[in-house]
Formats: sequence, C-alpha cells, structure tokens
Amino acid sequence: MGSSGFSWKLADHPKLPKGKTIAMVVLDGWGEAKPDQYNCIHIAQTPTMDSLKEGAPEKWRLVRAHGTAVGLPTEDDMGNSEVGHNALGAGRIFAQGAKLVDLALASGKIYDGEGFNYIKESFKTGTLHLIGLLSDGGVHSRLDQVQLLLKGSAERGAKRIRVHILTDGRDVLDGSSVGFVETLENDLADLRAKGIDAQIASGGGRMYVTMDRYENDWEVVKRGWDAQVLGEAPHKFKSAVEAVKKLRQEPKANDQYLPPFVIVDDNGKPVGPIVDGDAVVTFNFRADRMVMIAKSLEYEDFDKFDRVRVPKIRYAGMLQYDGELKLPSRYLVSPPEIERTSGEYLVYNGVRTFACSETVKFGHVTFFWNGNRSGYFNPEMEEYVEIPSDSGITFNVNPKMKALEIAVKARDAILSGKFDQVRVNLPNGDMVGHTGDIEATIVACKAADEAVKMILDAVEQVGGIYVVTADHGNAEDMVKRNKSGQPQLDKNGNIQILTSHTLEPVPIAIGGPGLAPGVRFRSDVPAGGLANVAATVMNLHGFEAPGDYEPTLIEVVD
Ligand SMILES: O=C(O)[C@H](O)COP(=O)(O)O
Ligand SMILES: [Mn+2]
Ligand SMILES: [Mn+2]
Repeated sequence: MGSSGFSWKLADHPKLPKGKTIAMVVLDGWGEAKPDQYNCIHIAQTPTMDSLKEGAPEKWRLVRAHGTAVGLPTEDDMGNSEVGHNALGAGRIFAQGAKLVDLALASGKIYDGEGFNYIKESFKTGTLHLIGLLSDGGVHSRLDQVQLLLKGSAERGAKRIRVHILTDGRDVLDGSSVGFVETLENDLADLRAKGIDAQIASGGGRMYVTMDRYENDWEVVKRGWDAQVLGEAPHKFKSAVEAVKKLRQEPKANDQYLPPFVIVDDNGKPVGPIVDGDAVVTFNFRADRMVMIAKSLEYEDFDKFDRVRVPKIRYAGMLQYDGELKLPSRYLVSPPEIERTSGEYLVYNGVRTFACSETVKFGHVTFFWNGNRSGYFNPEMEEYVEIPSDSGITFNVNPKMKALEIAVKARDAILSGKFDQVRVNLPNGDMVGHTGDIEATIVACKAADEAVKMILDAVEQVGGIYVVTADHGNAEDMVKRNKSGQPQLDKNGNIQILTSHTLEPVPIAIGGPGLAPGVRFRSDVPAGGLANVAATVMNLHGFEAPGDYEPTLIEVVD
C-alpha cells in the first residue's frame, strides 16, 4: 500500500475460487438484431454462438454497446472498437474523445490550451493545415467539430488554411463523401469571403490514404504524406468536389478507397503542400488510425518510408493518441484518463494474461483494452501475440481473415496452463461487414463462430470458464433503415448498404466446466453495458472488483 492509501490488491471474492483459466472472447462487430436477410449473423451458420444463446437468461444476455453506455455524446452514437474495448477493459464509463472535444469547443477552452497556443505561433507567417476524416460518423472525427475548429482558428488569426481530407464511406454511407466535401467547400468559401485564404489541398479514401492502424501497411501513410506534405499524387484536380465525383466514377470505386489526389492552381501547382513554418492539426479524436501519421509528422528518427522532405512544423493532434509514447507531444484536448484498468489490476494480482488478435485488431485487445496504453504492465506475467493481417486487400476477398490462426493461438495458450486469462478479438464480422459485401460477411460470421468453437473446446479440456461477448454491432444489420425499421431505398429504388456499425446491443455469454455452480446473470442490472463486463470477469477470476467499477453482471446463488 502506497502512502496515499491506494493499493492494487483486490479483495477475494467471497464465493468464487481463483485459478480457473478464463477465455475472454470479443467478437468484433457482432450485435443482436432481428433475423432477416440483411442480418449476416442470422443467415450464417453459427451453431456455437446459437447454442450459447440457449443459456438465456442465466448464462446469456444482451448488454448495451453504444451511446452514453460507452461514454459517447448521445444515444444516436453507434458503438465502436475504441470505446467498446475501453469500456470492457476499464470497467467504468469515461467521457470519450468525441464528447471531450465537444465540451472543449463549446466552452472555448480548446483555444486556451497549450496545444492551440503552440500551433497559433505559426498563424502569422505560416499556413494552418487540418488533416483528418471528413464525415459525421462520430467514430474518428466529426464534421461539425472541424467546422467549429476552422471558424475558431480563423477568428484567432489563421490567415491561410489548407484542409487535407480523407473520405469515409465506412462509418457513414458510401457515396456520402460528395455531400461532406460540398459542405466543407461552402464553409471555406465563407472564410474566403472574410479574406482568409482557405482551401482543400488534398484528399483520398481513408482506407487507402493515411488512416492505417497498428502498422499494418505503411504504404497507406506514405500515400498521404506524398499528397499532404509533398503535394504529389497520381490525380490532380482544380476542386475537391470535382475530384471526389470523378474518382468515384471509376469501376468499383468507393469512398473508403479513393486514390490520393491533390488540388492544383491554374498553373498546375499544388495549392497546399506542408512547408517549414506551417502548423498541422490532425483533427481525428480517435487514436488507432492517427498514431502512424502522428509518428511520421513528429519523429525525427523515422525509417518507415522515405519522407523525402521533412518540414519544420508545429504539430498538434486533436487529442494525444498514445499516452505511453506521449504521441503527439502537443494536442488540443486532453484525452480521457483511463487508469486502473482491469488488465492492470489483474496482472498485479497474479493473473497471467495472454492476448491475441491479428494486426488490424491487435491493439484493440491490448492498447484499447488497457486504456489506450501500449506495452505490458509486467512482461513476466503477460504475453501479447499479433498475427499479421493480410494487407493490400479489402477483407471481403478473404473473409475468414486470420480467425483460425487466432483460435489456434488461443487454444494453445489455454492448453499450455501458463495463463489465467486468454483474451482474443475475432475481427471477421466487423472488418468484412465494413466492406458492405453481404455474401462475404456471411462467410466471415461462420469463420468467427468456428473460431469460438475451437476456443470453447480448449476451455472444456482444461476445466476453464469462457466469457464470450462483442464490442458493438455491425454484421447483424447490413442495410440502412428508415424510421420504421424498413430498408431505405435510394432514388433509383435500390437498398442502401450499411457499411457502418449499428446501435444494437451485443450478447454476452458465460459458461464452461470451471464456472462455479450457482453463477448466473443477475436480473437487477437490466441496462448493463460493456463497462459491467470487467467486474464480472474479475469475479470469475476470484476477486471482488474495485468499488468504483460498474457493477458485476453475475451473482452466485446457493
Ligand atoms: O476504423 C474503423 O475501421 C471504423 O471506423 C470503425 O471500426 P472499429 O471501431 O470496429 O475499429
Ligand atoms: Mn470493433
Ligand atoms: Mn468496425
């Protein structure tokens, strides 16, 4: 116990034993929705997940995974991996980036902070560059926040502004990029009318330009660097609206994967490369897909690609994206301080932990789970295994992804007897769901179900316990719906495919031979959400959860 009286020691659970191996399985993008032809989980053969459902209500239930239950501003905000895994790991609900930025903008405090004052030093002689995802998806960024930041920066002296846009189509409908670009163009025109030289300077689709994560493919970031910093791209246009409209006409083009483009003036010169003395703000609040660009903008020693020219800039993130790496060192809004996560507690209480996923979700069960911290709490007690993801393809091409490989690693970790908690994320429902390819998503869901079976079989062999849940919905609903829940048709009478997450709740199931008799879900936490899972898992490891954690979902009846 430290001098403050704080102790990492958890109290023993009065009834539940220690020493059971627990498999903690997170199915990414696996919500519960009504069964129809757009519910890929319903259409797919998922016998293992179906059998777990038969345990309702004592061993299977639904939990909330969106909106305020995971710290998002409103109940209209769909869940996402960052907030979902943060809640699962932290056991408490923290106001998340989206909300913190809203508050900082509304109060004006964003402009008083160290981060803004730092970039402001460039306003007199340099250009302010804003780089980020242009949509109202609310997962990584929000258009209204960008609009306010533009206005606020102009009011505070920014005279030359360049916006480098990344089109979405993943957290919002494909094709919506054109509207967002038009809105931004109007705002920039308003600024120009006030004498501010404001323009869009470059762009590209988020999955092809800049927003890679967990170092899956540095080429993605390089494409962005070339366009944003060097002013070089295979496509050149006079206006961003024209760029997006034209590039979308290519066969199979979609917002997520638009190629990089730069905007040029009448002489064919790029209007906004980043040069010495400029300020740069990456305006996404979410961390995972900003860490790589932040490294390329901030690190002096950098060998991931040839930056060719490294301008001396003042750079700030909307938030600090990695608290452990202190990256970036300057930021406009302080990130949520997610401390005392369940992972940290459990490790300090002797729970040997194994975590695994493939690259595209690896940080979800490590970095996000541990409150946006990279690295181990105690390397002697933990092993994190990353299975390389496919890169350079869209995941509908290989919808099974690395589910089997993840399950094999988890199985071996469980059977080894070396770990007390074996935690995995199975990405299929989510990553393939985001492609909007219904056939492929059905294959994806089946593959995830098979992986769950392999893990549960291993739990059975060692007399362990399983907790199977998800971080938010995605694959269970692949169509945009109107207010009455019917598929919404576009002006040509076609259904609109939903590539994004949903507002649906997610299942949680407990079981396995190691589950003590009498353990069941309580009926008195009907509004339980993902944040209630951490206390539940701590109990199953034989510990009481800390007093400020959201209540456990389980009880033990005699
Ligand atoms: O980054 C993404 O892939 C999507 O915007 C959100 O998906 P995730 O929250 O499941 O990662
Ligand atoms: Mn997810
Ligand atoms: Mn997703």
